[in-house]
Amino acid sequence: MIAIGLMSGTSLDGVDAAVIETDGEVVGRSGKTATLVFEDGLRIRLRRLLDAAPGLAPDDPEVLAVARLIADRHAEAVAMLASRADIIGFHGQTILHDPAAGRTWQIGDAGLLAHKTLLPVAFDFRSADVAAGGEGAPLAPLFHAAMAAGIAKPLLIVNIGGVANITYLGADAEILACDTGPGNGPLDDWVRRHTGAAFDRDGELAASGVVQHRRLERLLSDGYFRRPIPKSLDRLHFSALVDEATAGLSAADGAATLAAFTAAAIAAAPLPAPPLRVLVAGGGRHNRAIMAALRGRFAVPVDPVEAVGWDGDALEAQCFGFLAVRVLRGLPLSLPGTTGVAQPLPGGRLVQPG
Ligand SMILES: Nc1ncnc2c1ncn2[C@@H]1O[C@H](COP(=O)(O)OP(=O)(O)OP(=O)(O)O)[C@@H](O)[C@H]1O
Ligand SMILES: CC(=O)N[C@H]1[C@@H]2OC[C@@H](O2)[C@@H](O)[C@@H]1O[C@H](C)C(=O)O
Repeated sequence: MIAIGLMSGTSLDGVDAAVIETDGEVVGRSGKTATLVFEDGLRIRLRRLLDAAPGLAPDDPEVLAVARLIADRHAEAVAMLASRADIIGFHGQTILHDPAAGRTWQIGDAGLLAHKTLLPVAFDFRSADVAAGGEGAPLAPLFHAAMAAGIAKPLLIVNIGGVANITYLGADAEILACDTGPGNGPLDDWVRRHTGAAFDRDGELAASGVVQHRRLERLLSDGYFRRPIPKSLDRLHFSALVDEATAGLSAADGAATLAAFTAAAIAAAPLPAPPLRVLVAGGGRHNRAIMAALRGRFAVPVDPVEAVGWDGDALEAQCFGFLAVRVLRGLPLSLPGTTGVAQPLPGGRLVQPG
């Protein structure tokens, strides 16, 4: 099938869209990709919803209005691809993720998107997993495993988005995964506050600062790092701790310390055996301070996923195209080793156009 995958990640920067050929098990050719940047107004409304989400009702008028806007933007991203397709995988925008309380919430009007694109839309990928006692995230591991079919194992795949997550592919076909901790989220917030920029381009500010090791130790004392895997995170989990641990630092030293925090948290995830190599996807692979810190913490090569011919900006979007086909076929989206569910579990919902 030809699937279009759509992902709007925790960075709230916009929609990544990608075309992928797959039967939900094997990944064939990858097609066009596109990125649609959210306008500031939408980003501000999303940020407000993110902060208010725990107290919001599903039919809150602002939630419904933003969900329609999100569907509009995703329909525009689909139009940018100008591609034939059989199905769309629509992740939606996570505004709340609290699996311990049985909640994960991705907003986006899937019916409206199906209506606008005239295609079946798979959506709500995480709820079934959380309802069954799983973490509901990360969901990329089965896609990573399919992509890495021909690559030597053990292999570690790292995604550094707003939150960072890993997939460990063992030599014996074992698949383990978790969110490791912060990705670019805290660094983005820091840079916005101190320089007005949306993010630290190429990690220049972080690379010009000095890591404050006592502050870093304080950040790494968060109880999340003592939890066994699988485990997953809300985008705002570290906000209060980061504010406290970085108070009074210069812009450059704060950025350096937060970049080091991201890398240290990734390296802190307990793995059954050292990987042969580490492949990095997501916007964080462009940050040279994060990449240098990662290389310092792993004794094996650490490369952007482009080293094996993948597209590190499109990988998550491609993932939701792949998962859409799995939803259609009723195949599992998660495993005991990836989200902690008791057995491999299908999920997602489908809406038809018209
Ligand atoms: N050239 C660059 N230099 C440094 N950092 C960059 C660069 N380009 C992107 N980034 C970082 O990557 C972030 C976006 O990454 P990405 O698109 O992978 O995240 P996301 O998909 O929104 O998040 P998640 O994977 O958590 O859902 C930006 O917010 C920025 O911090
Ligand atoms: C709840 C939620 O939206 N989680 C996202 C987020 O962004 C990165 C990390 O946190 C990961 O757990 C997940 O996304 C990817 C695509 C995943 O499910 O694999």
